[in-house]
Amino acid sequence: MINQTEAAIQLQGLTKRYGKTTAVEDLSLVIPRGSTFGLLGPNGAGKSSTIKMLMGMLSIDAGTATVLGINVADSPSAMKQRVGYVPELHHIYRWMTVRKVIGFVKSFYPSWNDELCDELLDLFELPIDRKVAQLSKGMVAKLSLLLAMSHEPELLVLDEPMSGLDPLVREEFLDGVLRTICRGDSTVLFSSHSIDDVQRLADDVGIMYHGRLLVNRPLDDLLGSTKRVRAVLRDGCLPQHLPEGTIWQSVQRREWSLTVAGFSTDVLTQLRAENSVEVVDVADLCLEDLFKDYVKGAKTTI
Ligand SMILES: Nc1ncnc2c1ncn2[C@@H]1O[C@H](COP(=O)(O)OP(=O)(O)OP(=O)(O)O)[C@@H](O)[C@H]1O
Repeated sequence: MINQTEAAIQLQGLTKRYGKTTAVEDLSLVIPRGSTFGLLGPNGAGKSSTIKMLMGMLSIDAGTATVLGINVADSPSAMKQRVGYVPELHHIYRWMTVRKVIGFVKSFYPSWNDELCDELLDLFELPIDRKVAQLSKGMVAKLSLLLAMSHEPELLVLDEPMSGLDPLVREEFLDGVLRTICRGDSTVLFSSHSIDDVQRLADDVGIMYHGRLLVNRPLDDLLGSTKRVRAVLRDGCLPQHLPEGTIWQSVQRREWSLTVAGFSTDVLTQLRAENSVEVVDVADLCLEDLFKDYVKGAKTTI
């Protein structure tokens, strides 16, 4: 029995260490059912380690991962029946034909939907009688998505699935993912280096850096409430107190730029009260700039 009110993913204090490297540190996150969550982060941020832990493929050093109400450490196979997973590297039996692979994977899932599988085969134009070893990288990625989607999982997890794909294949791949999103009752978690993909697909965005989750907000909310303020420092000195929510700042000669999360007019009031500061303008940021500012800001504090 599915409990629609429970979160699709609930991570509590999740931690992963590889020797002296802490790949994921005390990460807590709730992803509600029916939402699409885009996880951004620079190389080595800990995205894949997080995804592998919640997929039961990597041991957890501290904390818990609950997926579809199942504690992953207790019952990974019960969880996997209900989840579709597209890993960064696609492990598909290379000696089998596409038809054989589909038949093989189908046998593990009572919920397999033949009609959907055929639709995806058409959409992706996959050569059914060709061996996996003879498929292009893009074809393998699309086959991996087809296998993950055809059992109509309650949760679809994609780990940088589109890296290295050409723009046309990316488009086809995205169309496939959008089919799951459009069903409305499925949850999608995907990690990506593509700001465009996140902007296009995600309801909620997480930004990871150095194993920590810096942000976890609805995309519209994040874009609407984070502003870049440009100001002139009349005497070249920074005010003693930065506005609350400042995530990044830069000073070049007398020009001062700062990016403020949770911006309100109080920030301007505070800055204007400083005799030495003249605010020049306040501007919106695109997701790419916002992502860079969060990471650059975290680099200077971590
Ligand atoms: N098997 C491993 N052994 C040792 N260290 C590892 C291992 N896997 C990952 N790491 C380290 O853990 C950290 C997080 O890596 P992870 O692959 O989770 O990041 P990522 O955000 O997915 O990176 P990318 O975007 O480059 O794929 C990095 O410092 C990485 O070097």
